[in-house]
Amino acid sequence: MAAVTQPFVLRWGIISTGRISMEFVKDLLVDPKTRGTEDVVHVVQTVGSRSTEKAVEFIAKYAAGDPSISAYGTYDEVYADKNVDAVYIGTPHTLHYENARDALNAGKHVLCEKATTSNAAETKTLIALAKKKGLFFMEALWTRFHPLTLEVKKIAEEGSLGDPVVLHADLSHDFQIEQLPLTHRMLDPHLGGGALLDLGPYPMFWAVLALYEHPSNKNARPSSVSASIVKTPITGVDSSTSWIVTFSEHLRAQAILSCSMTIPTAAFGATIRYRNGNIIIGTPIFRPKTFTVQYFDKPGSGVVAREETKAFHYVGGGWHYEADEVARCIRDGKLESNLWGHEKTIMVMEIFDEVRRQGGYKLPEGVEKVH
Ligand SMILES: NC(=O)C1=CN([C@@H]2O[C@H](COP(=O)(O)OP(=O)(O)OC[C@H]3O[C@@H](n4cnc5c(N)ncnc54)[C@H](OP(=O)(O)O)[C@@H]3O)[C@@H](O)[C@H]2O)C=CC1
Ligand SMILES: O=C1OC[C@@H](O)[C@H](O)[C@H]1O
Repeated sequence: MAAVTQPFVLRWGIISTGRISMEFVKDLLVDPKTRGTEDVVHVVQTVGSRSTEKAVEFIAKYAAGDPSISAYGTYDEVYADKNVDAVYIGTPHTLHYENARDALNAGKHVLCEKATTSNAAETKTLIALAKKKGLFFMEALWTRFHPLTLEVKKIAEEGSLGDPVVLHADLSHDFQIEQLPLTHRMLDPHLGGGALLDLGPYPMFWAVLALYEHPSNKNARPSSVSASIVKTPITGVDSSTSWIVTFSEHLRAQAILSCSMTIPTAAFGATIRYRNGNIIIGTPIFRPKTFTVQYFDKPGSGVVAREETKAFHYVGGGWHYEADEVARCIRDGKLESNLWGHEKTIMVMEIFDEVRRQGGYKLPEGVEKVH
C-alpha cells in the first residue's frame, strides 16, 4: 500500500490589520484543495496590530473568531511567538524594512508586501540578512504565481510569437485623493505615498515577466530607464508616473509603463507585442482572469489569422497562490522563490529608485533607513 504523505503545514503570523492583511488571511483560510493544492496547508497562528482590540476584531471578522489564533497588540509579540514559522507584512511600504528586519532577526521567514521597501538599498540589506540567517524572504508579488501568469509565460516563450518587441502596461485607480486624509498611505510621503510604489509594481511585473524573463534576454538587466512624474500639489507625492524600460543587450525590446492614482483603471491591461502577434492581458493587471493570444497571418502583417482567449477561475481572491509558493519553498529549505526571487525584487526597486530620481520625488528625511 502506498504511504500517505501528510501536507506540509505553514504557521503564519500576520502583521497589521489593514485591507491587504484581510484579503491575505481570507485566502489562507480557503481550503487549498479547491485550487488543486494537496501538498501544503496554511494555519493563521497569530494576528498582530498596534492595538489588541483591532487584532481581536480582525480575528472575529475574518477568521470567525477562531480561539486558536492569538491576538497581539504589538508586532514584536508576533515575531517572538514560537509557534509562528513565517511572518506576513501588510503595513505601508516605508514600514516594511523595519518590520521585515525585526521578523528576520527573530528567526522568522518573511513574505513582505510590495513595494518591498522604500528603496533598493533597504531591500538589499534585508535580503543579505535573510541569507545570513538562513531564512526565506520574498516580495508578495502575488500575480507571478497565478495559473494565468504561468500559462502566459509558457505561450510567450514557446517560440511561435518570436521575441517580444514592445510591452504596454498600465495600472491606474482613482483614489479620489481630494477626499483622503493627508495621513492616508496613498498621500503621505512618510508612508511612501503616490502611484509608483503602490500601483507601479504591476506594470513593472509584466515587463519583468515578458521581457526580462524571456530566454532571448539571457538575464540581461535593462540597458536604460527613462521616466517622468507628475506630482499632486496636495502632498507632493507622484499622482501619475510613466517610465520606459529598455532591454537592448540581447533583445531589442521596450516596456512602456504607467500608473496613476487619479484616473480609473484603463480599459486595456497589458499588451505584449511581437512581430508574429500579440498577447493581450485582461484588466486589472494585478489579477487578470483572461488573456488573449493573437497570431498574425505573416510576421509583421498585423492581420490576425487566429485568436484564442483563455479564462481562469478559482475559489478565493488569488493571494493563496503566493502563500502556497512560500510554504513549498520553506518546506524545501529554499531561501528564495525560483519564480520571483531576490534578483528580480532588487532590480525592480533599483528601477523605482531611478524613476523617482528622474522625476524628482524624494522621500522625506529619515524615511529611508538605509541608503
Ligand atoms: N498585494 C496586493 O494586492 C495589495 C498590496 N498592498 C500593499 O499592502 C500594504 C498595505 O496596504 P493596505 O492594506 O491597503 O493599507 P491599509 O492602510 O489598509 O493597512 C495598513 C495597516 O498597516 C498598519 N500600520 C502600521 N503603521 C501604520 C501607519 N503609520 N499608518 C497606517 N497604517 C499603519 C495598520 O494596521 P494596525 O493598526 O493593525 O497595526 C494598518 O491597518 C502596502 O504596502 C500596499 O502596497 C495593498 C493592497 C493590495
Ligand atoms: O496592490 C495593489 O493592488 C490593488 C490596488 O487597488 C492597491 O492599491 C494596490 O496596493
